[in-house]
Order: sequence, then structure tokens, then C-alpha cells
Amino acid sequence: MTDVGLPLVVMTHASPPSVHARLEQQCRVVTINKDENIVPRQKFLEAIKGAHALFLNPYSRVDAEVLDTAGPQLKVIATCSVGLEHIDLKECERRGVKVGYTPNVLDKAVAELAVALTLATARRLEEAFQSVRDGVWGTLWENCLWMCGKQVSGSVVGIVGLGRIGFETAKRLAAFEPSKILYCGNTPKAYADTIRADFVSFHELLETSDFVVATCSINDSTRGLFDKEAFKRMKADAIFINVSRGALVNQDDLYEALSSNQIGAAGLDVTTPEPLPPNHRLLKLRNCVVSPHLGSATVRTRAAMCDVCVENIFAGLNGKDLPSPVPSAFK
Ligand SMILES: O=C(O)C(=O)CO
Repeated sequence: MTDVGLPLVVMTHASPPSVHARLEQQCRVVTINKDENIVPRQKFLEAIKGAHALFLNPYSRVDAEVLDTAGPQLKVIATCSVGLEHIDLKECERRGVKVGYTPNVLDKAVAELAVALTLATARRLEEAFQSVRDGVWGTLWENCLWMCGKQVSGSVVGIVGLGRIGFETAKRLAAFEPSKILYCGNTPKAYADTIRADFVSFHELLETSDFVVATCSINDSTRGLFDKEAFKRMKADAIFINVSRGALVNQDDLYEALSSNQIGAAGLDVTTPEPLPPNHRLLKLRNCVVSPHLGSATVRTRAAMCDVCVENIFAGLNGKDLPSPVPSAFK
């Protein structure tokens, strides 16, 4: 049987075999890049010509050029992410191309990573592992403050943006018995009462928290939120964690704050750019830990995200409403 009459789905990345198999029941599937994280732009443009659906990772920018290149038969774009800043949503809407994304299914995985990064940064785990490899473990207890870090219990935890991911993160950190949980954002949230979190201003949160955890989404009002001014307001031993987007942070200001010990340490799962070049000056700092944007990177969560994408693609190709559409408020 020939599959030439089937709609063409172009995927930017490899996915679990079961996801492929489901798509192949109804579509022709082309995977652009099976090995590398980020598809080079030219390769992406070449591959999408004639596509009816795009199945994207969040590193593939969709703009007018992409939509022109794909052609007018393009019906649906399914991004395997909750972040949408790589897609020109207005341009898609203008052309009648539906866009679906993957909220909800990744909240818990990102929250677990936020907790892991918080603990790894607070307990200096990267330095600690390295000290064992370097054979300097022997100094332990010659100085009882050797390799000492901070603990969450008894500390003030501040969550910037108590949305779905922020709430899941706060719930998990609550189990460590912080003295207080604070949060800030546009409006107080009723569900914050279940973890006894207090709504405060951004400035009060910065000035009071021992741990400042950024989980808010990126938009015009949060871009560059963590700048020189913000770091100046934080406590001298504050720990800053970012699992949202690198663009929330002015990285030069963060570097200054960390290298001058204006704040204690930072744990970043997101940076600008991504990947962060291995010789970047942030990576030379003892008090900065960086993971390679692993928030949703568990086998189960990635499979769930891919499943949502498949459902969005099938619905879009069949002219139906997407089960997980981008809300019109985001456009
Ligand atoms: O889905 C996204 O946008 C993420 O960044 C998850 O880590």
C-alpha cells in the first residue's frame, strides 16, 4: 500500500516508537533530526515543505517564513512544550493554522526537577561530587564547616509565579518544612491556602526569602525580571533557582551578583542561550549550578507530552477542535 495520499507530519525530534507507530497509522512521518537537540534552521525549512502538520520541540522557531515555506496546506502545529515563545501565534491564527501545546502533563516532572535543583544548589552537590573525584574528601571534619550548605527546613521559600508548576513545586518544598512559603504574581490564588503560602509583593518576596524559585511564565512583563535591582534586594546568602525560561534573567547581572557574593548561589535549568556554551563564564563559578533544561525530561512525562501532540495533530488534520489548544488569551 502506498502512503503518498496520507497527510505529511514533520517531526523535529525523535520520539518513543509507540508515538511514531500511532502517527504512521494515519500519516506519513518524517523525522528531521534523530540525534541533535536543535535542528539547524535551513534543514528545518527544507524538511517542512508540503507538511500538513508540524510536531515541534521548543527550539524550532515558527514565524512567517516557516509558514510560507511549509505552504497553505499546513493545518496544525503541535509543540511538545508548555512554553510558546518560539511560535508566532498571531501569524498562525491569521493563516488559520491551529496550534496545540502540552500543559498539565509536565507540571509534576518540572516541579521534581525544581526541588532537585534547589537541593543540589543548597547542598553544593556538584562541588561535593567533584571533591570526592579530586581526592579531597579527607578534609571533612578537619573543619566542621567544610562543604556546608543551606537547608530548606526552617528557611523562607519564595515562589515567583504560583501557577501549575509553581504550585506543584511549592507543595513538594512544603514537605521539607520551611518556616514560611511566600509567593507573588498577578493575583492571590485560593489554592495557596492548602499549603499556607502567603501572597506578597515581588520586592517583599526578594527581600525576605532564603530561596527564590522562579516558576512564572515568560512574557513582556517578566522578561528580564531578575536584574541588578532584583539581585540587590535578595539576602546575601539567598539561593536563586530558575526552571522557567532563561529570558527571565539578565545573565550579566546574575553573573555579577554571584561572582561578588551579593547572593549565595544559583541553580539554573534554563539559560540564554540554550545550550549554554561550555566556556560560558557562569559555568566557571563555584556557586552556580546549571542543568541542560531537563524540567520535563522523564520518560513518562515526555511520552505523555508526545501523546498530547499526537491527539492535537489528529484533531487538527481532521478539522476538529484541538484537545489541548493554545488559549486565545495567549495570542
Ligand atoms: O515544556 C516546556 O516548555 C519546558 O520548558 C519543559 O521543561
